[in-house]
Parts: sequence; structure tokens; C-alpha cells
Amino acid sequence: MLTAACKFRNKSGLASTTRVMPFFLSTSATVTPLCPPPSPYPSPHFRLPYLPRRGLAFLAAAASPRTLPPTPRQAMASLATSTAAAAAAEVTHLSQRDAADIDEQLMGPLGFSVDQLMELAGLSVATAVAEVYKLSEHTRVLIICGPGNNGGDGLVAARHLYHFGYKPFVCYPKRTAKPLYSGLVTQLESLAIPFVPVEDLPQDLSGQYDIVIDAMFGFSFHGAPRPPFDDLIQMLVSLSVIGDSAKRPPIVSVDIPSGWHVEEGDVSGGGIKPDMLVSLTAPKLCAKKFTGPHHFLGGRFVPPPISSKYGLELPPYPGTSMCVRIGKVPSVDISSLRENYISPELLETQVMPNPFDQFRTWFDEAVTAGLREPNAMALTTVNKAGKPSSRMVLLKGVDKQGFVWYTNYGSQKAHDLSENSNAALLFYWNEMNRQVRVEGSVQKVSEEESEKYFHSRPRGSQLGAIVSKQSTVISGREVLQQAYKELEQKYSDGSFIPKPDYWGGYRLTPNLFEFWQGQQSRLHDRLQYSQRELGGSTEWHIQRLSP
Ligand SMILES: NC(=O)C1=CN([C@@H]2O[C@H](COP(=O)(O)OP(=O)(O)OC[C@H]3O[C@@H](n4cnc5c(N)ncnc54)[C@H](OP(=O)(O)O)[C@@H]3O)[C@@H](O)[C@H]2O)[C@@H](O)CC1
Ligand SMILES: Cc1cc2nc3c(=O)[nH]c(=O)nc-3n(C[C@H](O)[C@H](O)[C@H](O)COP(=O)(O)O)c2cc1C
Ligand SMILES: Cc1ncc(COP(=O)(O)O)c(C=O)c1O
Ligand SMILES: [K+]
Repeated sequence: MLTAACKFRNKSGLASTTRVMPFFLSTSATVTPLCPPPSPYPSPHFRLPYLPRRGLAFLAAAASPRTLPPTPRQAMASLATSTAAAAAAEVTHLSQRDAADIDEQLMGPLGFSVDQLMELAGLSVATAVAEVYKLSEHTRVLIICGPGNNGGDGLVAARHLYHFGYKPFVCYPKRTAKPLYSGLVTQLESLAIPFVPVEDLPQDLSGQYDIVIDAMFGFSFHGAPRPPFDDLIQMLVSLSVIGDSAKRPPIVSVDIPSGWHVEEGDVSGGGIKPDMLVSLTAPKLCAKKFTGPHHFLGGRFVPPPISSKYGLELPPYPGTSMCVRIGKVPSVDISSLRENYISPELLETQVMPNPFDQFRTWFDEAVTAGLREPNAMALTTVNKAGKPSSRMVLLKGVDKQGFVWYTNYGSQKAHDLSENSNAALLFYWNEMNRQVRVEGSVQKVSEEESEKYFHSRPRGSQLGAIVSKQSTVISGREVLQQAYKELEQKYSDGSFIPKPDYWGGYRLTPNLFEFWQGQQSRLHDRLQYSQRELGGSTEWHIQRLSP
């Protein structure tokens, strides 16, 4: 399997992505339903008192980013989750003294070495940079390294950025003789990463670099910057006064914007104004004054003794990520969100003559690619007045007879289908640049088929189906929880849970399929299968549609 995914970012900062598909060898405030469905429910079981807490705890646990597997998509999802969490909870900010103390604790009684922490810090910086500044638009990275550990973080970040595909340049004017630092320099030299003397840097950095990383000073900075760092800091200050951030390289500060007071921040107001700050271990007090769009936390190594001793409130890291966004989320220019799809061609000569076989092939590929819920599909129904409505359902079976899903026979979709059996299904497999449209007519599956499926579901879902009068208005979540709890007790002996007659399956029998494969410049492949009568029998006929 080839799963290259190369992300692109546009000027406004967030989106444009080229996706190379993985491929294989082959509302309104009141929620009164617009069409109240006829009620098929027996009335008795829904008048129960209040039970608020339990379900909420369960939800919080389920939402924990730690539980999410580390696919890129899930990492994105969990990033969003932890961003929200981080914004909601107050993150601890450290004083200069506590930061230095923690340093000592980690490298003393807690058994870490400086090399280890520096490696993790530098990796965090590199991953945070790569998350925000995509390779396609930001290739050349200047890393300005100071004499201490902050500079060491910069050297490590330079190495990781190189391996991520960036082109790093390092300015390291005050080298430290210690083996740790000379080793880091040797490693960079072995990658042919250029070391740029201060005097060779252009006065205006914007023409030569796409990102500038400030790894001059961290939490041990004090006083006023001494040469040559005073000039280097001024260079970054001049860069940040170029108002249009699209016309200059963004500045990323490691742990502290260099020259800022570690606790008070940019006291004079004339200091560096970084676009991004990557705080390490925990943000220092000065980070409260950071107003740039991207604040990340890195240094995923804080052990519980440190957290408890210093009362650290830190956000959870998503999935396997080395960094987590904290602070406010920048607002997105929605119009700039855009993907460029790169996929193998989808040709008439390659697809299967029967659309069910073609569907099965693509479906199996989506499963093999590890997509989350490839069986999730949008179902569109239309009522007798011609009003359409869509929602997601889960495909629970497909064969030449059709596409099956299960739901509540009293729901809005059921009501629509009782008036108009025509419906459409839509699958979108984002990571594969693929979409499948299926249209046809819908019938209920047999009671026997529904019974069989119902009893294959987890008992909790069986009870959930009984409890939910789907698509009707309820006064609060507690209504569901109380009803559920009662049923749980009723069936606590493990006895058979009868399927309610208001729950069962539908099968859509297709008369049209369309297989869509995203391509560059919006010149997508679209192959439509429609039915034709030929010599008394029905055959599938393939036509290419313009994208
Ligand atoms: N858990 C952790 O703690 C982790 C910490 N990590 C990283 O370590 C950073 C702290 O590193 P650090 O202690 O080496 O100090 P740092 O800020 O790099 O600079 C000290 C150097 O700067 C010099 N200097 C000072 N003021 C100056 C001035 N005005 N003008 C000129 N020079 C000045 C000073 O010289 P001195 O004044 O002592 O002569 C010394 O040489 C921290 O922010 C984080 O990035 C991560 O690697 C891993 C986890
Ligand atoms: C990924 C996903 C899968 C879903 N699967 C089902 C399903 O299989 N059956 C179902 O009744 N509702 C399912 N739902 C909930 C429906 O989207 C919808 O909220 C519900 O069926 C009520 O729709 P209606 O009021 O239009 O009938 C799913 C929702 C999501 C997001
Ligand atoms: C209301 C509802 N019913 C049924 C289903 C399908 O669930 P299952 O896979 O347990 O049949 C879902 C899935 O999300 C759902 O939300
Ligand atoms: K710094």
C-alpha cells in the first residue's frame, strides 16, 4: 500500500492540501419536526425522573484524546478536542524559578538526562512547526540558536525538520564546547545543513527564508541581550513590523520570545512579536502576553511527581503527538480551505462491469486503508411535498439486492420513505479522494432480517433502540438516561431483549451509481452506471461524466 500524503498550506495559513490518495495494487432553536412522524410507539415507558451525572462522565472519558488511535485524521480530530479542552481549562504558567527548579528535578532525582529532554523538546518544536507551516509553502527554515539549552532545542529541531523535508539553515554564533552541543553540530553537518555566520545573514530575512525559528534564549535569560544576539533580536523585530504576514517569514519562538522578560514579557514593547510560540514543559509567565495566532505546548515528558509538586494543569496531548495547541484557535478563512487531489486514474477500461462489484472493491480498499467508519453514508430522503433531508446512517450489508441500514420506523426518514420510496446514498472516503453516489428505491427488510440484526448488536444498543423515539422532541437528556436505566435493570439478568416493532432495516435497490475519483485541477474522474433495457434484460451501462 502506498500512503503518501503531502500537505500544502496556502497564504492565509490553514488549508490548501494536496492529498495523494493511498492506493493499492489494483436548525432552528425549536426542534419541532417539520413533518411530525406518526407515532408507532407504545406509550408507557417514558415518564421517569432525573439522573444527570453518569452519562456525562462517560462522555468525557470517551472524548479523551488519549483513547484515539493515531491515524492522521484522528490526530486532527483529537487535536481539535484537546484544543477545546486546553482553551477551556486554565493552563499553568511557570515562574522563572519554578522552570529552573523543574529542570533540576527532572535531571536530578527523576533520572532524565539533558540530551533526552532536549531531544524531546526539539522534536516537539519541529512537529509543531510542521503542523502549522506546511512544507509546500514554507521550505527554507532559518534557526537562530543561542548559547544555552534553548539553542540546543533549536539544533535538535533543525535535524528533525530536515528529516521532515524542510531545508534548514542554522545560525549558531556562540557555540558551546560541551560534547552534547558539538555532537548536535556534527549531526547537522552530516546532513549538509548550512551554518550561516551572523555577518552573512541579509539585513532583511524575508527574501531568503520561509520560517525563522528563534532558539536564542529560554527561561535562563536575564538582563539585556548581549552581542551578537542584540542585533539578531533586532533583525527579528524589524521582520515582525512588516505588517502583512503573508509577505514575510513567520517567526517561531522556542519556549520564550528571545529578549522578553521570562515573567513580565515584552516590557519595553519593542521586542520580538512571534507568530508562533512553542512553550516547553509548561508555558512560562511571559507566555500570557503572547498575542500571536499559534501557541503550542511541547515537551511530552512531564512525569506525575512534577505535575503534582508544581500543581501543573496541562492539556492532554492528542494521540501520539509531541505537541498540542493551547490558547485561542485562529479563525480560519473558510474560502481558502482547499484540497488538490492526486490519485490514480479511474478508467472505463479498468472498472468492473457490475457496479456492485466495483463498490465492493472500493469498500474493501477503504477498510484496508484503515478509514474510520467507511460504512458511514449520507442518506437523503424526500417527502411527498418534495422536501429533501439528509442524515448519516451506517451501512450494515450490501449485496446484489441492495444496500441495507437499520433505523427507527417512526423517524423522520421513515416518514419520508413511507411517502416517497426514492432515496440516495452517498459515501465519501476523504483520505482516498473517493465518493460514491447510489440512487434507487427503498423497501423495509423482512422482520426476520431485522430481528437477526437487532440481536447481533451490543445489548446497550438494543436498549438504546427501545428507549429512543427517534426524531421526536424530548425535554432533556435525563429522559433517555432514566428510561435506559430502568430497562437495564429489567434485563440485568441477561434475558432476551425483544426487538421493538418500531425498529428495523431498509434496503435501497440501486438504479444508479456514480464512482468519483478526485484528480488535479478539479479534472476528476466520474463514472456513472445506469440501467438499460437490452433484449428484455436489464444491463448496467457505464458513462463518463464531466467533472
Ligand atoms: N524541563 C526543562 O527545563 C527543559 C528545558 N529546555 C530548554 O532549556 C531552556 C533553558 O536553557 P538554559 O537554562 O540553558 O538557558 P537559556 O535560556 O537557553 O540560555 C542560557 C544561556 O544564555 C546566556 N544568557 C542569559 N542572558 C543573556 C543575555 N542577556 N545576553 C546574552 N546571553 C545571555 C547564558 O549565559 P550567562 O548569562 O549564564 O553567561 C547562557 O549561556 C528552556 O527555555 C528550554 O528551551 C529543553 O531543552 C528541555 C526541557
Ligand atoms: C456516523 C453516523 C452514523 C449513524 N448511523 C445511524 C444509523 O445507522 N441508523 C440511524 O437510525 N441513525 C444513525 N445515525 C443518526 C442519524 O444521522 C440521524 O440523526 C437519525 O437517524 C435521525 O434522523 P431522521 O430524524 O432524519 O430520521 C448516525 C449518525 C452518524 C453521524
Ligand atoms: C440512532 C442510531 N441507530 C443505529 C445506529 C447503527 O448502530 P449499530 O452499528 O449498533 O447498528 C446508529 C449509529 O450511529 C445510530 O446512531
Ligand atoms: K527562544
